[in-house]
Amino acid sequence: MANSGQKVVLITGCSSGIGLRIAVTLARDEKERYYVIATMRDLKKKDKLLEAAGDAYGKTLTLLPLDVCRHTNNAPMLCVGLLGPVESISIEDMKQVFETNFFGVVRMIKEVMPDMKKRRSGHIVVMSSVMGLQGVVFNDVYTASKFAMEGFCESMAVQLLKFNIRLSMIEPGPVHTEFETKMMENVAKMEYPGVDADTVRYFKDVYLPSSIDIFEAMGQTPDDIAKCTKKVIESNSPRFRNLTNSLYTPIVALKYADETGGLSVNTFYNLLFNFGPLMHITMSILKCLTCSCLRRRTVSPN
Ligand SMILES: NC(=O)C1=CN([C@@H]2O[C@H](COP(=O)(O)OP(=O)(O)OC[C@H]3O[C@@H](n4cnc5c(N)ncnc54)[C@H](OP(=O)(O)O)[C@@H]3O)[C@@H](O)[C@H]2O)C=CC1
Ligand SMILES: CC1=C(/C=C/C(C)=C/C=C/C(C)=C/C=O)C(C)(C)CCC1
Repeated sequence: MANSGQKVVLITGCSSGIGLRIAVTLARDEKERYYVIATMRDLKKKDKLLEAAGDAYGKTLTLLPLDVCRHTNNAPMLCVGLLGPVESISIEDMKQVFETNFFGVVRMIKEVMPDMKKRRSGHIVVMSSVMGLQGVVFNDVYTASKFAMEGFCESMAVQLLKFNIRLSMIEPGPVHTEFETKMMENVAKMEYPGVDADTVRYFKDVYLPSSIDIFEAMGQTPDDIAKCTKKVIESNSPRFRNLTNSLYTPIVALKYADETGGLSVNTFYNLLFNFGPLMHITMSILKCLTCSCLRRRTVSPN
């Protein structure tokens, strides 16, 4: 049980990736300021979390089953991501992504909100994405699910503030987790029924190699996202939007720099179709420039 000085933190999706790392980071806080209720839809997957949590389990971390889709049957679930030409994705699969990414968040907020309103306190932290702020080609449906969630949360934040409840969005770019692995596995198995040859080529030969380069050059670790999330939780005046990767700031800024949308559409078009083949080199240079060993040598004043 939590003691009176501890903040109780309920986290969903703790079987892997970002959710797991946030649960462990908070549960292993040196001052033991958090009591973490780590949830996952299938407790059989608890081993990775328990191994990482070590002796925090049973002390500052407890486990509970929680499926944000409240499945009543054993229907196989998609991963939270969905990639590929829309012509080859069924409406059913698209609805599943919305079921998890949008309605999953809505359900959780509806569950916790009444009690927080009564207490006039609480902080809801939602894992969004840069794709909740900026559309990315061939990620149309995943992006739409995150946009829907951003719109919902942006609207809710105003009402919640009146009850002294904070709402914060974490907006990571690419992060190396099972999300990436599952997407690539899905892509490897993908067939392209009803998709014309040009689109398949743009997806497989232009988008995918660029995307892999971007993951390699810009990818963060779940630990980076957990540290950023902890900072947001610990802030006295938590920000609504929290980009975790400053390399993405210019990409997201494009749409605000030109309200007609032309600047972002044309920039992404050029980046992908005109400079796509150069992406590998550009990303390698970017990686070098942001690598801490080079920064130490070039930026350090001494
Ligand atoms: N990785 C990335 O590049 C980025 C990820 N994000 C976001 O971060 C969040 C976590 O993803 P990430 O850690 O990367 O990916 P992972 O695939 O590693 O983790 C996803 C987690 O969500 C759980 N999950 C899936 N469906 C449900 C459900 N119905 N109810 C409860 N839990 C469920 C999975 O559980 P199970 O093991 O049972 O499948 C798993 O624990 C997602 O919202 C994603 O959109 C945002 C930006 C970038
Ligand atoms: C290919 C390509 C891009 C790809 C971005 C990617 C691959 C982002 C991945 C983000 C993830 C995985 C978010 C998860 O929520 C850019 C930079 C838009 C520029 C245009 C070309």
